[in-house]
Amino acid sequence: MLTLHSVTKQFPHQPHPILNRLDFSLPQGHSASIQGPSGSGKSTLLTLIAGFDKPDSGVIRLNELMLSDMDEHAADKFRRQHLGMVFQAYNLLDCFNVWDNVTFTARLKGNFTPNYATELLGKLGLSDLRLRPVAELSGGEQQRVAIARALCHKPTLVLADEPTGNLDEETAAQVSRHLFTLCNQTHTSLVVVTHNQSVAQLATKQWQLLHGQLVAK
Ligand SMILES: Nc1ncnc2c1ncn2[C@@H]1O[C@H](COP(=O)(O)OP(=O)(O)OP(=O)(O)O)[C@@H](O)[C@H]1O
Repeated sequence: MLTLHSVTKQFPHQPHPILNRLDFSLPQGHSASIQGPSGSGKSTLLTLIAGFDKPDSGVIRLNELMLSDMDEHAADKFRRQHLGMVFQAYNLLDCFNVWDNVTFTARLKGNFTPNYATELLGKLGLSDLRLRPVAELSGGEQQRVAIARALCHKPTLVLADEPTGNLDEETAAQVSRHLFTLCNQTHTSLVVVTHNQSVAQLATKQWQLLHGQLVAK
């Protein structure tokens, strides 16, 4: 279970906290979509859950792990072991091929299973591309590589920030179906920030970030 309790975050020179005593919980294996106006704090929320920054107050925990209390070293270890991330800008290693990108984190974590990586590539329709440098792939193909990479080390939780933001509507639908289906099949929790209503409605529960709090849609 991912739990946020009374999480508050205010940036310097801003009149109000961007997140204001925010509460949220997500049972293991469920998915949540988060929508909201530009600048409402959606990416900030993911940044706090990922442990890249800390809330001013409040508690963030994933099962027994108290994320809001972690120092940088512990947060880094948490990300490697428990977290998969899919961002709009892919963050793939351009000069490496698909296979090396997908298996990189699993190798770092020391739980690399070639059969699982091969299975993921198959499910994402990437088997024939496994030895191609990612820089040669289309946007939709690169985003499927990013999904395979996020899942290959068998994380507990996947965070996706505008995972289909720069894809056309048809490719966005295909990529988001892959993301939700694979997380569902592997009992991985998923939080997706998106402006795309078709993507948002694939989630178990839809939320809106308004005035620093999450409101169920
Ligand atoms: N490190 C930071 N320092 C100061 N202000 C920040 C910082 N990060 C974000 N902000 C501010 O916090 C607000 C929320 O930003 P955030 O990126 O979380 O919004 P968002 O809902 O993801 O927006 P969008 O939908 O446009 O991506 C913005 O006003 C932004 O300028």
